[in-house]
Amino acid sequence: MTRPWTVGLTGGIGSGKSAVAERFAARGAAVVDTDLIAHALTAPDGAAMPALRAAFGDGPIAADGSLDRAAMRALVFADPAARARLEGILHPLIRSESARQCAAARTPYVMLVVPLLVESGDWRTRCDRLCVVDCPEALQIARVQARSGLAEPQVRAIMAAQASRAERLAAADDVIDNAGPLETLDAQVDALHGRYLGLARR
Ligand SMILES: CC(C)(COP(=O)(O)OP(=O)(O)OC[C@H]1O[C@@H](n2cnc3c(N)ncnc32)[C@H](O)[C@@H]1O)[C@@H](O)C(=O)NCCC(=O)NCCS
Ligand SMILES: Nc1ncnc2c1ncn2[C@@H]1O[C@H](COP(=O)(O)OP(=O)(O)OP(=O)(O)O)[C@@H](O)[C@H]1O
Repeated sequence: MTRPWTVGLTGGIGSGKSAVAERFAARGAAVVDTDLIAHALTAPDGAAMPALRAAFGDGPIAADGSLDRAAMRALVFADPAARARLEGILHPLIRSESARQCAAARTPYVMLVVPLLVESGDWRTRCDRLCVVDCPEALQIARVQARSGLAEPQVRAIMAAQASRAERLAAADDVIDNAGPLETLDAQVDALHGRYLGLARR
């Protein structure tokens, strides 16, 4: 499948990927968000639900037939084998749907948002450039807690399943610093958007 010039956007949980992606979208980039794709796959009639029910039974399935996200979160971030089983079902579906959305984009470049870009699969080979959203771990935890009410140990268990801040920064071509207020993102996104338009045209 041919694809447009693509920037991979990643960062740890709560680092600010969505906040950054919406600013690139406002400037005209197509955004393909793998978290949104994962949510659609696990909605009541989602394409992954039959396989998830077969693999996990009815325990993590909600009454409406969608994935019970809190139940699955509690299961997989306490049990690496269960997480591998979940990812084995979802990741191939996420990969094919995201490739389809990237190929369908009609913008100068695509921003492909993948929380596990550094950790898993062939994501890096699908991106021409890697942009990391970065903030200190204490801020990630505080922001996730403020958003979701998760207890700190739960947030830490999710972070333990992800690459470290240093690993992500080592892989980055570009880094967006999200340690300050949200307004500080705009000038950084402006500068990178200009650079990406130039690189995509070459
Ligand atoms: C475990 C699930 C049900 C929990 O749902 P929940 O609504 O709490 O989280 P949501 O899907 O909105 O993801 C929020 C964040 O959690 C982190 N996260 C999600 N899945 C994983 C994972 N497998 N490993 C590490 N971190 C993860 C990411 O930072 C992500 O941005 C859900 O995260 C899931 O289905 N994960 C498996 C799919 C996956 O790997 N998605 C990442 C995109 S490739
Ligand atoms: N600079 C900031 N100042 C204050 N709050 C912020 C800032 N950046 C993001 N947030 C808030 O922190 C939370 C996490 O941000 P966001 O959803 O953009 O991160 P994410 O990396 O997409 O998260 P996830 O990995 O969970 O999908 C959100 O509630 C968001 O509004």
